[in-house]
Amino acid sequence: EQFTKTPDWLDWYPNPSKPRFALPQGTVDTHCHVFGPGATFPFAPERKYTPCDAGKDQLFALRDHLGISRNVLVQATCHGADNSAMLDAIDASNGRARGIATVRPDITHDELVQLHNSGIRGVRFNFLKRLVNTSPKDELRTIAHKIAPLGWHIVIYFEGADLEELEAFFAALPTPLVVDHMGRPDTSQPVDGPDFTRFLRFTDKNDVWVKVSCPERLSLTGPPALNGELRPYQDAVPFGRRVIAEFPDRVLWGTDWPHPNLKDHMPDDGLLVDYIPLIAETPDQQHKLLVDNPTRLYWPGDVA
Ligand SMILES: O=C(O)/C=C(\C=C(/O)C(=O)O)C(=O)O
Repeated sequence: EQFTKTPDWLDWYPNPSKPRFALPQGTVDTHCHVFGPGATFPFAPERKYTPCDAGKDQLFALRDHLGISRNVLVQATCHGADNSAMLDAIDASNGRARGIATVRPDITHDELVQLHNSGIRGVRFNFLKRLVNTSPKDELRTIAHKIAPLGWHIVIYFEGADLEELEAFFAALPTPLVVDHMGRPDTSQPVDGPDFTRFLRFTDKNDVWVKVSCPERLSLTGPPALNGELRPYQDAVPFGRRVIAEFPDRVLWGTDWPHPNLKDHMPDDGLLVDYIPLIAETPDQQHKLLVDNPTRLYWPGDVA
């Protein structure tokens, strides 16, 4: 089957800059994807976008270019519950990748054990209406109770404004939770406004980890000035700084390569690395964010 990329969907940045910020040894990119290639790993019929092909070779080349040590691949909606492209990449990583899968409620325990042995450590629940048609809570609860005995967690992706409606459901789930992209705050609101305060309180009251990722999705001020001055996504900075300051032991970072569904600009992944010291301002915060926290969560056997 031939797949045609969604119109005006930008490809990933072709020649990412070499970061000025030197990532510490052991850095984990905890949020990235592989897409296709469609000829080998067809995209899901129920998908709401068709990405460009973005395979494991390009992902691992970016990993090495940026100075990253390990990846956590996250199943994206364009592949539905067919995790084969991600499993292929994990298998090829020589132990340097883990995965977060999408599964259906009828999955068996044996199938879950097989996924665990293939490097999967959690499942993803997606609530963005532009990405999925439904997220039936009874089915998600069934999945949550099936994965809890494996010690997995649940990665949740939702719009900040929807937390009020979703919070009780999240709090009742029987596993740790990892929030994608800071719960997508509205960066036009003050960082101490009611919505983000609700998010911080939710994080404080529950076993919740937060990815301080995707400023490029959240920012209204946009990428660095064309003159090369480093002013990347400055309106998203207070949100990342606040989460890191309040929860230094439960924050994670990721590139979100190949950055699906971006239409007005595509971030230079090298500058996304240079964005890190703007939100994690001390070496201790940086090491926890980039190495200690993701290693404890995804490679606990490697924690000294
Ligand atoms: O890649 C991301 O994390 C963000 C997006 C896409 C998905 O998460 C997905 O398709 O599963 C998005 O915001 O469009």
